[in-house]
Amino acid sequence: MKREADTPPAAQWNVPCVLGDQTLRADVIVIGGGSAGLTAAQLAATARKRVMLVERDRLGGECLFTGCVPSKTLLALARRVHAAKTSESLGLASLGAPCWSSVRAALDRARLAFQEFDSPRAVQHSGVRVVNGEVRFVAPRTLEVQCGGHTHRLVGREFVLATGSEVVLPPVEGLTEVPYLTHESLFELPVQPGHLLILGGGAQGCEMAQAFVRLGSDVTLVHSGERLLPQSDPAASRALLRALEADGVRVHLKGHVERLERMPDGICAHLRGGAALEASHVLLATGKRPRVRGLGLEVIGAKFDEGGLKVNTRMRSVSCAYLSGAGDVVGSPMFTHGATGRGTLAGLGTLGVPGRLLARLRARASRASRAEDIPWVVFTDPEIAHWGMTEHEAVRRFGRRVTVVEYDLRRLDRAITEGEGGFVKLVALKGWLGTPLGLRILGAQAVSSRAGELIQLLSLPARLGVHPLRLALLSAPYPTFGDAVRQTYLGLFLRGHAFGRRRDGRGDGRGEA
Ligand SMILES: Cc1cc2nc3c(=O)[nH]c(=O)nc-3n(C[C@H](O)[C@H](O)[C@H](O)COP(=O)(O)OP(=O)(O)OC[C@H]3O[C@@H](n4cnc5c(N)ncnc54)[C@H](O)[C@@H]3O)c2cc1C
Ligand SMILES: NC(=O)c1ccc[n+]([C@@H]2O[C@H](COP(=O)([O-])OP(=O)(O)OC[C@H]3O[C@@H](n4cnc5c(N)ncnc54)[C@H](O)[C@@H]3O)[C@@H](O)[C@H]2O)c1
Repeated sequence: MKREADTPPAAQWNVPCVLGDQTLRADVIVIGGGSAGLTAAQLAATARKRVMLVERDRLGGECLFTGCVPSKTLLALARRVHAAKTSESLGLASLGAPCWSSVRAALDRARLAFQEFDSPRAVQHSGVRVVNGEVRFVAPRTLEVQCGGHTHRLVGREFVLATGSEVVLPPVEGLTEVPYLTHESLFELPVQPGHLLILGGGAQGCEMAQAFVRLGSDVTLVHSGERLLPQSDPAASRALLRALEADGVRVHLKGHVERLERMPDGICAHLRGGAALEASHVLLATGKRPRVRGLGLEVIGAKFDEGGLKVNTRMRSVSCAYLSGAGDVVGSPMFTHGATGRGTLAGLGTLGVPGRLLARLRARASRASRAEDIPWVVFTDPEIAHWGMTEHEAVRRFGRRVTVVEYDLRRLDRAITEGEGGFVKLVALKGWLGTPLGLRILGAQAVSSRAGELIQLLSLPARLGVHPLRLALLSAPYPTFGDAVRQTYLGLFLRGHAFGRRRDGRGDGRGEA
């Protein structure tokens, strides 16, 4: 029987469109109410400016409705199911599969928890006027919005473009004739897929493969590359492949779906080489591109291309003085923390002529928003976390000056008590003549159930400009996973059984761990 708690109350994520006939004016107009736009608008409103936020759909954007929140909730549920199913050694036996309507209700409940922060009521409370509608530039400093069947004009002094990104459809014959899924429809499915075929082995494809296989679907993952997560360390890709296969995902690397065909109960994918795969559903996880088209950017002279709106390090458009960009619309890397970081920069930019404090804040925020300084995590089990350069990239750039420390988590007391493995890896520039002088961290990778928490610690010395020795000497609570960070940092300076294993960097792209 369905419990009452399974049906969360409906939430209000946008305002009704009642604009009247007049032209609306504001000091700052933010286009798009996702992570980037919300951050920029609320920051701009702290300077008592008239700030307007225009959202065509729901406040909260991709992260809340079709991205991080539902996907991480689904993974958390899948982890619990997996834990139950693999607890036989404790004398526990779990049979059957979870009920999909309860899974869906859990996703809705998770989104609802954000109402306190992202609902129009909460946002308007912070001094931002929320307008519902789809806008485009029609003249300098002028937007047109379609709202309730009418066209209105919005005039502003400054604008922040935060329209996010859109799915790239792969060139597969027959794609438009089959009912394919994207992240926009996946979490709304009325029934659980019997057999989910996923195209793409990036973050989305890998996370969803594990979530669905653990929830009881058959899952096949076809990835065009040689290894999953091509941006990560090769050893991390290998660990993830092992984990997905152990869960039962059928992974095809270097796989190419040439044609999709509609079948009576699903679809059939024809692979290059002649093989055919039948599945009930197909999910496109083949990448996204900045949403820059149809916005009238040409009208205001704002430069853009497939890579996004062209901005400088402060997120100002390089060619339109009153426009800034924030979030996925300015290009890779596309992450929520990147979007809020860039939204912060764009918001700071609207606060007026910078005094010393503001200038310093902007400089810090600008540095933290550099693409190469943004860490990322793939929330599979184990988690795959990354910051900075891989060993291969570092050796290509710095040659023999690169040193690497690897720490096998099977040595870590806490990992032993938890029955877990994985590794932590630091990529660094050697100090002068074997001394700590000049030693610099270039990158870090972690594979562990806690890798997402570890990467922040691993990357801190470099990102805060603190010498690595300081972290190596900082005690960590016992027994914690965080202690692996201290041990790995110690391995930069000491050789010994207890520390990470140090070696010269290798440029063959194999990675060790
Ligand atoms: C399945 C999935 C899982 C993810 N998981 C993670 C994760 O775990 N961690 C992480 O860091 N990142 C994750 N991401 C990426 C993350 O969701 C995005 O990087 C982030 O949400 C981008 O925020 P944004 O504000 O730039 O864009 P969006 O959130 O997309 O916001 C843009 C908004 O602009 C609106 N809009 C567009 N055009 C117009 C217009 N003309 N007029 C008015 N409004 C308009 C849209 O409706 C939308 O609400 C995930 C992505 C996916 C697909
Ligand atoms: N944990 C996270 O932070 C997280 C999770 C999910 C998504 N995201 C973000 O959302 C965005 C979209 O994620 P994504 O995984 O779809 O994109 P992605 O670009 O990260 O990965 C897509 C992968 O699909 C492969 N591919 C492309 N065409 C293919 C085809 N026809 N057949 C098979 N494989 C093909 C590509 O080689 C690529 O590696 C990214 O910006 C990502 O960073 C982040």
